[in-house]
Amino acid sequence: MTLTDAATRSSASPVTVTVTGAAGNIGYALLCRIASGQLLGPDVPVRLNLLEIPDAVRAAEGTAMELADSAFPLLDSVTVTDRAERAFDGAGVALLVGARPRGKGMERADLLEANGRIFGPQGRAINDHAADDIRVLVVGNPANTNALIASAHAPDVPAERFTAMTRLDHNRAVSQLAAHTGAAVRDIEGITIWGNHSATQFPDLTHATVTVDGSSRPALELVERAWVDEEFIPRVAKRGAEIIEVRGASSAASAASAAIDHVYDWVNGTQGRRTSAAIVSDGSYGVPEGLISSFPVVSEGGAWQIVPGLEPDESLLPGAGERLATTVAELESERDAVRSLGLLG
Ligand SMILES: NC(=O)c1ccc[n+]([C@@H]2O[C@H](COP(=O)([O-])OP(=O)(O)OC[C@H]3O[C@@H](n4cnc5c(N)ncnc54)[C@H](O)[C@@H]3O)[C@@H](O)[C@H]2O)c1
Ligand SMILES: O=C(O)C[C@H](O)C(=O)O
Repeated sequence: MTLTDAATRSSASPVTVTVTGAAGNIGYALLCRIASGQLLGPDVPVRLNLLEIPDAVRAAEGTAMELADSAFPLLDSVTVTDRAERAFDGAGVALLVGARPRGKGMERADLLEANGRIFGPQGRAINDHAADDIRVLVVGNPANTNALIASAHAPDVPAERFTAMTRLDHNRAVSQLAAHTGAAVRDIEGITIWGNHSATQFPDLTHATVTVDGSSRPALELVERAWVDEEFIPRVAKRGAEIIEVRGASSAASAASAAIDHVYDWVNGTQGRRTSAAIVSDGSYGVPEGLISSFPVVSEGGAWQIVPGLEPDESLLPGAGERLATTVAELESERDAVRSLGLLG
C-alpha cells in the first residue's frame, strides 16, 4: 500500500517512517509526535526505523524504550540500527535529521563538506531500499544542499521526492508578523520563504495578508517599511542563530514541529492554503532548474506544487528581487562547492 493510499483510509496499513539522528535533540522532540499520529494522521499506524551512528545507538534504544512505555496505539514497531540499508527498508517517509549542528559563530558553509558525506550514502540507501513512493524531508543543515546531494545519489527516485525544510522559517515569519500586528497566527496568510534555509533566505511579505476585524488586508499596509527591512527580514533569517545564542543549542522543539507540519501537509494536502517548502526547481521564478529552493507551495494529491504569479513585488518592497537573487546565488554556490568536492556523484 502506498503512503497516499494509507493516509486516505480509515483502517490503513502501517507506513514505515525512518528518522536519522534519532538520538539527537530534534529526534527526541519528534518521535513521540510521530508515534501519536501527528505526522501522517490519526488513522495511520507507523513503524519507526531509527538510524544513528554506532556511538549513539544505545541512546536511541533508550528513546525506543520510552516510545514503548508510552503505549501509542498507532505505533506498530520500533527498530534501532546503525545500518542505512536496514533503516530505509520499505520507508514511505524519511526524515533526514542526523547531521552535525551549527555551533556558536559557525556558518552553514562550514558544515557543507562534513554533512555532505552523510547524505550521499543515505540517498543511495533510499534509492535501493525505500518504498516506491518515498517522501524525503531533509532537516540536517545545510538542508537544501544536503537534499540535493541525497537526490543526486538516488537516480531511481523522482527528484520531487526530495525536499528540505524551510517550514520552520515560514512558521517563524508567521509568528513575527502576528505578534507585530496584534493578529492571531491563524489570521496570517500568504507569506513566502524564498531560497535557502540560511541567513540569505528571503521572508517575503509582498503577497501576505492579515485578517483584521473579519477582512483580509495586505500585510504591507499594516506595518512600517523600516520594520520589514530592519527587523522582520533579519530576525526571521537569523532566528536560528538567535535561538542558539539564547538557548545554548540549536532549535529542537520548533524544528520538530515544523517537520511534522511539512510532512503532514505533503501527505494530506493543504486545501489550497499556501505555505513554504524547499523543493526541486522546475525553473520557476528564475531559480535554476534542479536547485532545491524554497518556494510558495500548495500540496495537492500528495505532491507539492509551486504556486505561480507570486513574484516578489518590487513596487511594494524595493530590493525584493535582489533579495531573491542573492539567496538563489548562494544555493548555486553551495551546489558548485559540493560538486567540486565530488559529492554530487
Ligand atoms: N532545517 C531547519 O530548519 C533546521 C532547524 C533546526 C536544526 N536543523 C539541523 O538539524 C540537524 C540536527 O539537529 P539536532 O539539534 O537534532 O542535533 P544533535 O546533535 O542533537 O543530533 C544530531 C544527531 O545526528 C546523529 N548523526 C550524526 N551523523 C549521523 C549519521 N551519519 N547517521 C545518522 N545519525 C547521525 C548524531 O549522533 C546525533 O544524535 C542539525 O544539522 C541542525 O543544524 C535544521
Ligand atoms: O540556524 C541553525 O543552525 C539551526 C537551524 O537551522 C535553525 O534555523 O534553527
